[in-house]
Amino acid sequence: MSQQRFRIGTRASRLALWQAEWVKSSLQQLHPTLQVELVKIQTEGDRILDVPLAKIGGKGLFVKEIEEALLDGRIDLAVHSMKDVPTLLPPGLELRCITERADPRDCLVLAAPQKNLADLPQGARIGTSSLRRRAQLLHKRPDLRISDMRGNVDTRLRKMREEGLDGIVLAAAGLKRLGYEEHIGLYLEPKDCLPAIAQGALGLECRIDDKATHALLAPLHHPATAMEVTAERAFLARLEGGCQVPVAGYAQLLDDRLELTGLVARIDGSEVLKDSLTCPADEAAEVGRALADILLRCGADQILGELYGQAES
Ligand SMILES: NCc1[nH]cc(CCC(=O)O)c1CC(=O)O
Repeated sequence: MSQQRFRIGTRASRLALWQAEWVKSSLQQLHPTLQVELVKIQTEGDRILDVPLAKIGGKGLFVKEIEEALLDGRIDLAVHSMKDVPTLLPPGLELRCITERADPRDCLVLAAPQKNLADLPQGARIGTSSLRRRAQLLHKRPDLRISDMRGNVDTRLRKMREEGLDGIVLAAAGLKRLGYEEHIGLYLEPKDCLPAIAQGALGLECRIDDKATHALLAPLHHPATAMEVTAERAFLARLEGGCQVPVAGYAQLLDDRLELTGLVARIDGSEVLKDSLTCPADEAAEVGRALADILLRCGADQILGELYGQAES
């Protein structure tokens, strides 16, 4: 390992590269003699840009090709936004390390900044391709006109200007990483817009049998974030949801207790099912499944059944 270069696979978007560079420099600080190289990999989600995410279907749009490179031995490590990683990994790979979560909130970039969601102009046009964001915004503000918005962060900011939208929804973590914090016109607190599963955390994926890589990564693992993300992903897995369903979840470790809030919504915002559970920190996966079961019994089964039915037709 000391002679050979350590290869990190990443998507080529500016945000993905920032994240991979961050992991690279963290590893080099921890292991000064380590030679690290970034390998850019295009994923299906990067290739197909003219179709709304919700219509492409399939899970792992932003990770599959990178996982194949790991399995082939072309790279030693994959850096992902955790929220893009499906709940089921291919055999032979593991998410060895979850980094400390950055700001988990969604936010609005606005043509004219506002103090509250309620202050947006009547009928304001807002861009997002996320069903989760669409549903929650429409639930609070049924008058909003939501338009589809694909592409990386820079593309979306440009489209917002070009199309004269009143605003777009983006993850605060991504905007801050790219140095766009001053573009944030309004933070959406989790009580108003529950974040995507694992939003703000990075997942470092490697081969299960690659002990040398495990040792290199160990110091980057953030156990508190990992427990939160475990609860959120167990919730998502029980609902069989990917990033294309209006499902949200946010867990917080407070002292030694984990509080998980989960949500399933109708895309038009007409119905939002939301509940919370707390548990001891070592029961993260159980609480995620339990919360999903509660929502399924309260009608989430109906909402998701209709959605999955549509997706297949
Ligand atoms: N779906 C793309 C994506 N994946 C992760 C982030 C933000 C960074 C993060 O959540 O860690 C974004 C952009 C966005 O949703 O605005």
